[in-house]
Amino acid sequence: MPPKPATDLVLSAQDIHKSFGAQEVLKGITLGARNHDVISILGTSGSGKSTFLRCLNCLEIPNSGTVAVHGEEIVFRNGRIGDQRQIERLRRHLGMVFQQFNLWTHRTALENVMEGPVQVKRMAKAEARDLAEGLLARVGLADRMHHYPAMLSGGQQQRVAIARALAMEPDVILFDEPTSALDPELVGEVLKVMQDLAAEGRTMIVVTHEMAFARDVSTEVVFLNEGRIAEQGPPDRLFEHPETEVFARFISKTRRDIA
Ligand SMILES: Nc1ncnc2c1ncn2[C@@H]1O[C@H](COP(=O)(O)OP(=O)(O)OP(=O)(O)O)[C@@H](O)[C@H]1O
Repeated sequence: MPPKPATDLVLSAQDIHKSFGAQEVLKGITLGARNHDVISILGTSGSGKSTFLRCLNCLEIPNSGTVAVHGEEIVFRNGRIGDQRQIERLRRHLGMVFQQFNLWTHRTALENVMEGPVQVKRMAKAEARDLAEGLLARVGLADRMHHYPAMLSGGQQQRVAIARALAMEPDVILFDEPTSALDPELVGEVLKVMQDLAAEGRTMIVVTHEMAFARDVSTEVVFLNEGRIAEQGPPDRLFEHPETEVFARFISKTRRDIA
């Protein structure tokens, strides 16, 4: 795939390295997202997918490399950043949806979605309520707004989490295995919401094991192997013509998912 012009990128990572103790988990990852890109990150267990995603919003601080959002660069050296305020600015542009939903358990669905706009953006409560009601309706939860997370299924909780991310109007939404914690029968409802977001032109980076989503919804697939990008490109090409043995094996193992 030809490199994307730097000026087109909303979010980019350059040569990201990350170690935990003596274990080097990311060995130089470079990736850029343009507006409307839907990038699926695939890889075997332990290949560094979640770590990379968490580096993008500084939930993990890379040992070295650069992350840039809308042209503002954060340079990491020896696992540090020069200016901590850059992290806050970076996160204003990014939404995150976690595997385990991470909702506030003592707040209703509506309150979970209102929290960010009110606390971070200082939005008036009435306005935040309107926004949250609209977003919850959009993810199919108009009748569950006043439920607490414990009263919702996993799929419903994850849809609340997606509405909560959307409420901050992020430029890019990062999804970290959003369906991995769900019972199989609940996966579809979350994937459907993500598919709708992609169709709306949202920019998304998705760590996933859902091969059908990667193949049918993504604009780009990245395959990580042992902390490096082993393959990258449009899904049709990658799935039809894998270039590396390791990706070919990975696809054949998971082929039943996309049959
Ligand atoms: N906070 C941490 N401290 C120590 N090691 C970690 C930490 N986070 C991740 N690792 C290690 O880094 C490696 C990569 O983990 P990561 O979660 O990024 O992999 P992954 O590709 O997302 O895997 P999976 O598909 O199983 O979730 C693993 O060996 C993991 O044990």
